[in-house]
Amino acid sequence: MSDKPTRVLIVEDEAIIAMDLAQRLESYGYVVTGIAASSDQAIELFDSTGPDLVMMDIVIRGGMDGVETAARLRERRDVPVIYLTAFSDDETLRRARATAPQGYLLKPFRPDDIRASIEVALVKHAMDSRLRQSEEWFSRTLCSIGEGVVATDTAGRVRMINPIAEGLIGLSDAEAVGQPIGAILDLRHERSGLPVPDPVVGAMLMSGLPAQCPALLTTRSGAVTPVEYAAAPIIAADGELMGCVLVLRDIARRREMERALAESERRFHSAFEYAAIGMALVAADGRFLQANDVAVAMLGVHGEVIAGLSFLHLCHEGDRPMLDEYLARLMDNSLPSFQIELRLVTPDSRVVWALLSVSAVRDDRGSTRYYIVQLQDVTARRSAEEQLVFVAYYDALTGLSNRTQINRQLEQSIAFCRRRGEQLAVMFIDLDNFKLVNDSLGHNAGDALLRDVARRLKGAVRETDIVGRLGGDEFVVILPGVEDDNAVAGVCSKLIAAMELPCTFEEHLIQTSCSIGISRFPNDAVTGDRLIVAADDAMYRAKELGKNGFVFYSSEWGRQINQRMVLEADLRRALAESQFELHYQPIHDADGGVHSLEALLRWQHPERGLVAPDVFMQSAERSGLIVPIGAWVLRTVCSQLRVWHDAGAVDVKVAVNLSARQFRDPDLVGLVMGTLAEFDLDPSCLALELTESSIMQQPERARATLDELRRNGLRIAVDDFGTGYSSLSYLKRLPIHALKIDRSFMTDLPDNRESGAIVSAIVTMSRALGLTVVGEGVENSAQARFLNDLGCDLLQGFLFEQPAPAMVIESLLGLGRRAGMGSAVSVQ
Ligand SMILES: Nc1nc2c(ncn2[C@@H]2O[C@H](COP(=O)(O)O[C@H]3[C@@H](O)[C@H](n4cnc5c(=O)[nH]c(N)nc54)O[C@@H]3COP(=O)(O)O)[C@@H](O)[C@H]2O)c(=O)[nH]1
Repeated sequence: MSDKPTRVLIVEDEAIIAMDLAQRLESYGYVVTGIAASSDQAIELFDSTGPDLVMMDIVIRGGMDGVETAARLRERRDVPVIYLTAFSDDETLRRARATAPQGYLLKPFRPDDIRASIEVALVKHAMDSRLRQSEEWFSRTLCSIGEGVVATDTAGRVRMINPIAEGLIGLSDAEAVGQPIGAILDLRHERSGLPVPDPVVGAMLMSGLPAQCPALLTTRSGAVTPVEYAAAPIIAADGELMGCVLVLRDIARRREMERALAESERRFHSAFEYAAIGMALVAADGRFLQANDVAVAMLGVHGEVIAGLSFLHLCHEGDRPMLDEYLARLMDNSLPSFQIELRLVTPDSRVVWALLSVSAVRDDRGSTRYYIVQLQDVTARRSAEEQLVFVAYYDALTGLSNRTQINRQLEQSIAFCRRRGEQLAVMFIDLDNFKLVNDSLGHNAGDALLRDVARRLKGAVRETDIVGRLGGDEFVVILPGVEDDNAVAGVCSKLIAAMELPCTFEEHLIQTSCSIGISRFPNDAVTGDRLIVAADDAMYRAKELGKNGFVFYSSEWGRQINQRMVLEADLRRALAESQFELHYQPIHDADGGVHSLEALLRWQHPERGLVAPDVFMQSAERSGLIVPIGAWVLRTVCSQLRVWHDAGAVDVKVAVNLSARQFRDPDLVGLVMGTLAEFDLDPSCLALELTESSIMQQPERARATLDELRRNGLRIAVDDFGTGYSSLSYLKRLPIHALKIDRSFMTDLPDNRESGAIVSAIVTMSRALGLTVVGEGVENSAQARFLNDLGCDLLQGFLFEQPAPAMVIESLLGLGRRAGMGSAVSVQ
């Protein structure tokens, strides 16, 4: 309470009463701010003097009575009003009561009543004010709550309802207040749709804390909102039940989020379960939590079993460090996810190559809760890649390193030995009788032998030694870090012994042997290709020395290797710079007439002069240059034939030599027929000479090629006959026309009885087989007579002519005269 005196405005139209009242008030210590006799004056003085209390006569002058004037004043400012009245009708009193005055003072005033009325009015006004403020605060609080609140009395009638509840229920406060709660609230169970029991009744009986119950609330407009409701009794300080408060929470948004979450989980579940790739949830410690069917099938386990497995334990031990490192980086957040390829070993011991994508699902603190693992079986692709690598670097027949891989491994071994100051040996191994096996027992037998040889070679050397196949029947063994030649010789002896054991193929026992050439790093060469060339050279020496043995490369041969390489380079240049030329040697019939010519290759070397084929043919053959050189020979012969034919010598026939390499060329028939066609020549004017060994290298294929050539009208002669291992009975099955007896048999004819007997047998059997037989290398008339007497069809040799250029042969044989000027020689 303030110490200041209370300021009172008196509104009284009877001046004496007003003055008396003022006097009394001041005697009690109050301050009278003014005396108004009319309503207007009351308002004016109220505004100008600001009293704390108004004593208002009900009947006053002016447009308004005291009740109405008091109402106006309280609209301007809330002050306590005490009505002054001598009497009043019921209606006036009712109106006065409606303005909630703080007191009535009946005229005539009793002095004690005046003071008591004023003090009571002031206290009551202060209490009313506080109550109003408290109600205002309470109401504001309820309005500020984000949930709907409905309060009822003990009979369940609505006493108040906050705006949120108004919105939820669809009724204003005015509409709701006073109604039974059951009439305005339609709450139903979410699932069943049945009405929930009256929450207010429940709350009245409740003793514990109210529970949040979900329900569906239907508003007046029919809209349905999911809510959570809780009801609690309102209990007064004295423990008396005052009513109930019902709280309604709108959970539509939460339900929407729950629905979205459920949908997202459903989608994840679908994507997880029906994904075309393996999916698994793996705990942070590596245990499988869940896996889809694809993952289960990929790992070859049953769905229930997988839960007991550790993903980490399935990882191949060789790939485990990589996986651990990636997982650690995922854990420490330095990687958001990772993708790697690794091997998994399934419980049934299969190795599966998997493309693995892993991402971590973390909790609120950032710790890994589990991993989402995607697994794709890439075993097929990996094995295809491995297959490609295998094809590129390994020999399909034996599984050994191929030439490319040997070269790589050899270079690596050389680098290794160079660093360690060690020696290395390269062994070039060639089987001694492989062609015979292939030709007599077929390719399957040959393949079986090669596989067996590969196995034996591997078995005879150390794990660290390298075994490879260069092609055909050529193998290489590399011995890194070998001590000395004795050690190498020991290994060679082991290899040779290993080869001596027979190999079984079907019902056949195949006996084989090998020749080995050895080169050493760093003594013989320091690069891989030089070491192989040197070992190859040494292997040739081993063959020359009788096969089934080994020979160390000698640095003395280095010069020869160099010469060979220089020769190959020179041959290439010779071809490019047209240094080759052809000489022709006639072949005569029994009457001495020229039957045909043999074309013989010569090399007009810029420094060395005319070089015979024996000097370069082996190099040309070995380097493959013989193929383009042979094509040049064929073309030159055909071109020359065209010239002679055009000059009138239309019967001239020429024989061309074919090397083994040319004969193996799959384009041979096409090349021959194309060249003949290019020069418009009949195939009958060309004969092809082949050695026995060329044919016997691949007899079946040779037969097919010869058949085709013969069908096309070409004549075929077997050259150097008698030096190879073919039998006449075998040759009988080949589509050939002629045999040329090797000139080595001519040397000591007719005196040497053995040679004579051989030549005689060849001539006799050839005639019996219907083959033309040619004696070559005839140097004297005794030899010619001997052959003629035996019935040899054709003769060739220095006795008649040396090979000579086309121009010389033309004039020698009078080809020009025959063509244009008459002929002295018959060329058929
Ligand atoms: N693939 C090809 N091989 C060819 C070609 N040209 C020749 N050759 C082969 O080279 C070898 C050597 O041939 P060449 O030095 O020309 O010797 C031939 C004759 O000069 C020689 N000959 C002929 N008569 C006699 C004689 O009375 N005595 C004697 N000592 N030598 C003589 O014989 C060779 C012809 O032999 P052949 O071919 O077996 O009929 C040789 O093997 C040629 O085949 C070619 O273009 N391509």
